[in-house]
Order: sequence, then C-alpha cells, then structure tokens
Amino acid sequence: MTSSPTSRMRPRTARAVDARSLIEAVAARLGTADVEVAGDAEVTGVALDSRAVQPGDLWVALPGAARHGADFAPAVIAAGASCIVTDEAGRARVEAAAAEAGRAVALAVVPSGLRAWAGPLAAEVFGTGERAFPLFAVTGTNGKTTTTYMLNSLQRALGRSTGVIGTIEIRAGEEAIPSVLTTPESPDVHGILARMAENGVTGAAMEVSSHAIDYRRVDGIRFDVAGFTNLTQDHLDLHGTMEEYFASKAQLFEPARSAAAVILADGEWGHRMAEAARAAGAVVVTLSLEGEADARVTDVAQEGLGSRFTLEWRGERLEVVLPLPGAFNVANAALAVTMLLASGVSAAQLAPVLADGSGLAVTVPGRMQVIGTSPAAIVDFAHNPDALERALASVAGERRILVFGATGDRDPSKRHAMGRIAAEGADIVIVTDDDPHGEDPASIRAAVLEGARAAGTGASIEEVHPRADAIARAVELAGPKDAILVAGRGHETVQDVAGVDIPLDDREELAAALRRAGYPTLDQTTRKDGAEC
Ligand SMILES: CC(=O)N[C@H]1[C@@H](OP(=O)(O)OP(=O)(O)OC[C@H]2O[C@@H](n3ccc(=O)[nH]c3=O)[C@H](O)[C@@H]2O)O[C@H](CO)[C@@H](O)[C@@H]1O[C@H](C)C(=O)N[C@@H](C)C(=O)N[C@H](CCC(=O)O)C(=O)O
Ligand SMILES: Nc1ncnc2c1ncn2[C@@H]1O[C@H](COP(=O)(O)OP(=O)(O)OP(=O)(O)O)[C@@H](O)[C@H]1O
Repeated sequence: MTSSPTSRMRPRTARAVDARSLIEAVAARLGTADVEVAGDAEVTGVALDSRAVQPGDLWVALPGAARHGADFAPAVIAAGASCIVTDEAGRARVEAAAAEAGRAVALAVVPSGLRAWAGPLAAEVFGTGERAFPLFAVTGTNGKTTTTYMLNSLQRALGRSTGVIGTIEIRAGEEAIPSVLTTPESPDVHGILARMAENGVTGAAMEVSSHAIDYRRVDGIRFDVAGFTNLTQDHLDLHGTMEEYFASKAQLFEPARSAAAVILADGEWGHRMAEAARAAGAVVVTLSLEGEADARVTDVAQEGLGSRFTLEWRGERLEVVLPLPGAFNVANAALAVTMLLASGVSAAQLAPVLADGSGLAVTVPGRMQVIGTSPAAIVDFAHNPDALERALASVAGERRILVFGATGDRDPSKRHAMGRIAAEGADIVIVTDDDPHGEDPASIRAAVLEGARAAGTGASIEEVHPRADAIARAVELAGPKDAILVAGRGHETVQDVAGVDIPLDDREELAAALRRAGYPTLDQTTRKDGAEC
C-alpha cells in the first residue's frame, strides 16, 4: 500500500493523549489563561490543514490572510477529527459544523495567539519534546539547502543515519518523503521528527526559512545547533524591510530555540546577527572567512572544480577538501563543519574525512550542478541578487552566457537589480521566464531587461522565451571554451504559468541542447534524483 506524503509526515505508531490534559499542559507552557475546553476526547495526531486530517486528530483551525480555517470544519469533522482548537472567531463555525454532523467533538477556544499552540501541541502528541538524536537548523537567505546536505554528508561520514527537512526533499533515514515547503507546518515538522526516530535516524539537519519563523513552524523544538549563512535581499514581499527580515531570522538563535548558534559573522548582517544572538543570551560561535572569529577559514585555493581550505578551530588546523564547485560553497562547507564541531564532534573525528574530500562529497540537485564541461554548462538555483552575483562569479569560461528570469508574484524589487547584476557579470544575457505564477511574463521580462540595459556594460542582451528556447539559444551561441549558467530554477521540474504546471527541467533541457549541438554531457544518472542527503 502506498501512503500519501502527508501520512508519512507523522509516526507510524500513534499514542493516545487525553485532549483536556493536553490542552491544559500547553496552556500552562505558554502561560495562557482562560482557555475554554468543552467535551472529552483522545487525540492521536495533530493537523493544521483540513486536507491532512486523519481520524483521531486534533485540528488547529487558524485564522489566515485568505480565510479562517474554521470554514473547513465540516470536512474536518467528516474526516474524523476528535478535537478542534480554534479562536473566538472560529468558535461558531466549528459548533455549527459539529451540530450539523451530529458528532461530539472536543472544542477548545484560545483567547489569543492561537498559531503559537500548534507546535507545542504537536510536540506533546508526537512525543518530540525529548529527542534522541542531534538536530541542526540552518537559516539565511542563501545556502540553507546546500549546508544541510553538507551537514548530513559529514554526519554520514561519521557513521550516523541521517534525516533532512528542506526545499528539495524530506528524508527520514532511508525513507524519502516529497517536500512542499522549505520548512513544513509545525505538526508536520514534529511528525517527521517522530518518524525519523522510528526509522533509526541518529543525526538530522533542517532548513528554517524566515516564513517558518514568522508562521511559527518550528515552535516546540530546541535545536542542538542553529547556523546562519547570510542575509541579502529576498522575501521583502513578506517582511517589508530588511530590518524585519533580520528580526525574523534572529529569533532562531534565542536560547529557547537553539542550544548553540554558529554565525557566519562576515558583513554587516552577520556581525549584527552575532551581536543579537549574544544579547539574547545565546551560546555563540562566530565563523569568518575574512578576519578574527572563533572559527576561521584561511588558505582558500581552487582544487579541480572545487576548493581546498583550512579551518582554524580552538588551536587546531583542519585541512578541508571540498569537491563542490562555487566559491560561496566554501562558506557553506565551513559553516557545516563548524556546526558539527560546536555540537561536540571532535576535530580529530572530522579531520580524516575532511582531508580526503569524502566528508563533503555531496551532490546537491540543481545547485551549481555541472551538466557539461566543454562548454562548461551549469544549472544553479540562484534566484535573488546576491546568489546570482556569486553564481556568475563562480563560473569561468572565455565568455559567460547567462540564461535567467525573475519569478512572478514575488518581491518585484529584485527584478531590476538582477538584470543589472546579469549585465555586469555575463558577456551574453538571455532574459527568459522563471515561474510567472499569476503575473504577465512579458512585463516581468521587461523589468529585468530594463535593469540589464540600464547597467550599460556592453553585454549582449537578448529576450528569448519560452525558457527551453532560451537554453537552446545559449548553447547555439556557445563555443567549447565558453561557460553557460542557467540560473533560477535548479532542481525544479515544473514551471507554474498562470496556475498550470508545465513540465520543465533546466538540467534536461541543457543536456538535450548540448547533445543536439554535438557537445558532451556528464553522465547524468544521478542528476534528477541525485539527492544524497
Ligand atoms: C505566506 C505564507 O507562508 N502563508 C502561510 C500561512 O497562510 P495564511 O495564514 O494566509 O493561511 P490561509 O491560506 O488564509 O488559510 C487559513 C488556514 O486555513 C487552513 N486551510 C486552508 C485551506 C484548506 O483547504 N484547508 C485548511 O485547513 C490553512 O492551513 C490555514 O491554517 O499559513 C498557512 C498555514 O497555516 C500556510 O500554509 C501558508 O503558507 C503557504 C502555503 C506558502 O506557500 N508559503 C510559502 C510562501 C512559504 O512558506 N515559503 C517558505 C520558503 C520561502 C523561500 O525561502 O523561498 C517555506 O518555508 O517554504
Ligand atoms: N553561501 C552562499 N552565499 C550566496 N549564495 C549562495 C550561497 N550558497 C548558495 N548560494 C546560491 O543560492 C542558491 C540556492 O542555494 P541553496 O538552495 O543552498 O540555498 P537556500 O537558502 O536553501 O535557498 P532557498 O531557500 O531559496 O531554497 C544556489 O544555487 C547558489 O546560487
């Protein structure tokens, strides 16, 4: 029997918890008085989304930007929920749905701050308050997926069985579970952690997006070590300003959320993040590629497609071989290594697998993924200004040919900046579509083109769509010594155009175009499902 991803985002074995005691325990933990509870029930699971409810679940009916979850109470009751927790605005709808269905459902009404309840409720029901394995969290604008993959690659080199939660996939040991969000909703996060424990996981890493912090998706969890990669412009549609974006991320490093913080402290935001974490009372380990810090990267050199560097840590010098291309991956790798060191793994344990390159020999699907070498042909997930700049700087060839576009319905202020960066970093810029979502693709391209042309760099600028044609055009223009970078979509396999998912895999398109032009491609057997986390 196959099970849906949702049912695999929770343990196989449910334990029954008394609803009233559960609600009283969480109320006490959150310091909330005046919670009304009516009726009795046994709870065996927790859900936020009506579509995920299973018999015996406690369902949290939350108010949202688009609707109140309580609108879905009839479906939830029909699905067999035993208990519903909502706010005053949801009460009447839940009571009416229960009366209509003629079914007794325990109901708790929380006076305020309902979203903060979901994580702690799930922690109690799924038994994740105590964890038998170390859990690492990574936040930052760029590098979260890569760093979690590196953390797990290193943990596996130490003999651990690993779990991951992130943009590309969720994995609980050998079991792969499709991922929808970078950080799932809190009942799913706790459910997955419980499933990891069932599957014998002995070390796990997860990405924590700023959305996750704002929407309280990691409440009820205390990470062993949280790491910070960087902060650059993105998600301003949600946060409004960089200050707000920073403040969201900073919460992850508070001692209640993470036992230790490893912060890449280079640059203004990194420096400020370390200060904020210290001010919050966190145990802080700083990391730097530029100067003094608790952990320092020195002697960076290119080695094949990848790099080699030294990590200085408490009087030790660890020699690190990193097979992955991309200069920025030195920062990601140093962060992963330092997080393991901060968790108590000794330098002596790590030294052999760092020196021979095996510890960081990892494929991250769609992140600086090499499709061909002559011309150099790379697919990358860079979809914000800083990532695009760094990705471009990391590809080398006689001419750099870039294919990219900006996403619709997301932070339009990125488009002009990315156009400028493209024209500054590439010799040939081919502007095309990313996911337009509900927006007019032509106007998104126009904003990008305007930024590119305004840069006045002399780069050749073309507009080609659909995206597959833009990739083919890049190959048509390339000579064997050039480098092609196809940026923005990485591992993604469908393009959302006005709500319709159109199959499109940049890696497949680039490989096919190279082959048509008679150029060699790398053996891509691991390309599509190359997740090795
Ligand atoms: C902007 C954002 O993150 N919104 C999140 C927020 O939505 P909301 O408060 O507006 O909720 P709503 O859609 O009005 O629905 C209200 C309630 O009804 C429930 N509902 C809704 C529909 C239904 O059929 N049944 C049902 O029960 C919802 O679960 C929700 O609890 O709370 C909902 C759950 O309570 C989330 O599902 C929703 O995330 C949506 C799915 C989303 O797409 N988020 C993206 C942008 C996101 O989180 N991305 C980050 C990564 C970003 C990055 O780094 O690129 C991520 O971590 O994935
Ligand atoms: N340390 C870094 N600094 C700047 N850019 C980076 C860094 N690491 C990765 N990138 C760029 O960001 C892209 C996305 O990388 P990755 O998936 O690891 O980050 P992420 O934080 O998980 O992103 P997202 O949340 O958008 O999925 C890469 O394809 C690369 O272009």
